[in-house]
Formats: sequence, structure tokens, C-alpha cells
Amino acid sequence: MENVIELKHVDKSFGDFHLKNISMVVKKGYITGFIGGNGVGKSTTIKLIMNLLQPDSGSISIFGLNYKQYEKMIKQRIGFVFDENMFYEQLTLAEMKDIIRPSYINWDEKQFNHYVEQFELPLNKKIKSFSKGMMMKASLTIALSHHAELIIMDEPTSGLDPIFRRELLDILHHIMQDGDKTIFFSTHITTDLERIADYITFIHNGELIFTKKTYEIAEEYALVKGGMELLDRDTEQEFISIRKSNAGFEALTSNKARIEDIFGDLVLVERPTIEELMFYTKKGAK
Ligand SMILES: Nc1ncnc2c1ncn2[C@@H]1O[C@H](COP(=O)(O)OP(=O)(O)OP(=O)(O)O)[C@@H](O)[C@H]1O
Repeated sequence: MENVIELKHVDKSFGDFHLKNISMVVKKGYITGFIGGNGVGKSTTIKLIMNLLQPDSGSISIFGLNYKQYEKMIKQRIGFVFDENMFYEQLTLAEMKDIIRPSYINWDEKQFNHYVEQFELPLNKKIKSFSKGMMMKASLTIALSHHAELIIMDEPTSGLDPIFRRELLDILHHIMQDGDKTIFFSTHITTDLERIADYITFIHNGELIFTKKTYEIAEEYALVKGGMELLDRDTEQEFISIRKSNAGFEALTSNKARIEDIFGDLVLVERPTIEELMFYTKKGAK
């Protein structure tokens, strides 16, 4: 399976913040969701992947190519969708398109018109009058009109209402039918991932926790609930983190099978949501 994005031992520091020894891959033909709490390094990683920042050490390759020699070639093949407005607000979408079009060898006017129609975007209204949802659709239209093979999105669903979020996820799902495309997107909204992500990459405090197939997470991780009498110094070591209360404990494990061996049916073993996974991992790291 081809890796569209590959980071090897990437480090990047800003003052107190360190992105530490990140090695990760994004596989071709899949949707990978990129999760982590506030300020853990998601945008920094995306900027490194886009060559908007350079790593202090380590290497980054996109489509197997490095930015030093092949920047132009790589950028032709990426569609970058920000959560911020990246257009000139005083222009209309038609005018903006005329500025962007010459930069792309593969620009496809028919495709542009197709998405403008599908997304019901006004061509002749100033972009400053666009809602956040319209802006997102415009951004995606541009990415799809130059036949980007890799679509990278930083928080595409933040600030969108639930109906539009769902619509956007459907659009992304539809884009994937093409087979050649790869989507990498960061989000805080974990239910979005449960809906469409094939892989999940999780970072915390500048460190990569894992990249896993979404369904594997449910197989390996478990939320375990039981009585306090089951916990002692040894059994506590089996968990990533534990929340204790008068009613008993609730804890996260990354080794569901082992917990089942140790506790049998003395505990309740449930499938964690991605939100619970993030919550307990953060707690465990403290
Ligand atoms: N250009 C910069 N100069 C200095 N510090 C920066 C710069 N960019 C990011 N940081 C710091 O690096 C850390 C990680 O930021 P980053 O934007 O990557 O996090 P994030 O995971 O995307 O967070 P959020 O989900 O809140 O957007 C933060 O502490 C931030 O303040």
C-alpha cells in the first residue's frame, strides 16, 4: 500500500512546545482523521506537511517526493482546505477562480462548474458575504477542480452546524468513491471520525500516540468498569488511566484481551468512544 504522506523522526519546537520525533504515514486511498486536544500540535503538523513550516530535524515526503526538489510538483497534487478564509474577500468566487486557475496545470473548468452547481455556490457574490459553510464548499470546489489527489483539511467541520457537517461528511465520502483520492483532516469532533475515517492518527502533547484503523481501536481498547476492591498496585498498572468514585472505577486499557484474562466477568468491558479514548489518554499523561 502506497504512503501518500510520510514523516520520519520529525521534530519541531516553538518555545515551550515540542513536536517530538513524529514518525507517521498516511495511506493512499483512505480517509485519515487527525485528532488531539487543543494545542497538542495538529496545526503545526499540518503546516509541516504543507511545507508552510520546516522541521528542525527529520524528513517529510509527500507522494514519495521531498519538498526541496519537488515543491511545485507536490503542490499541484494537493488541495488544502483551511478553516480560515483563504480567499480575497472583496472578490467574487468567479474572480477568485480566475486568479487561482493559472497556477494549476490540471485545472478543470467543467469540474469547477459542476461543484459550483452541486454546492449551490453563488459565482457573482462577494466572498465576504459567504457563510462559513459556503466558504468551506468554495475551498473544496477549488481543491477538486485541480484534481487534487491528496486533500488536507485543518478543522473543516469546526463551527459548522450539525446538518452542514453531515452534508460535508457525505461529500467527502462521495469524493472517496473515485478510489485515487486520499483525505487527511484534523478535527475535534470525534463523532465525525467514527462516521467516515478509515484510519485515526492521535497525537497528544506533541507526541504521536498511534495511527490505527478505526475498527482496530474498538478491538484493542476498552473502557473497563468494576468495583474498587479489584484495584491494587498491580492491577492498576494494567490501565492507561483510572477514574475512581464511590460507585467503583472506570478505566481505559489498550489491551482488552489481557483485561478479560485478568478480571474475567468481574468487570464490565465496553467499547470506548474516541472522545473517551482522548479523555483517558490525556488524564493518564498528567
Ligand atoms: N508560529 C508559532 N510560534 C510560536 N508558537 C507556536 C506557533 N505555532 C504554534 N505554536 C504553539 O505550538 C503549540 C501547538 O499548536 P498547534 O496550533 O499545532 O495545536 P493544535 O493541536 O492545532 O491546537 P488547536 O486544536 O487548539 O488548534 C501551541 O502551544 C501553540 O501556541
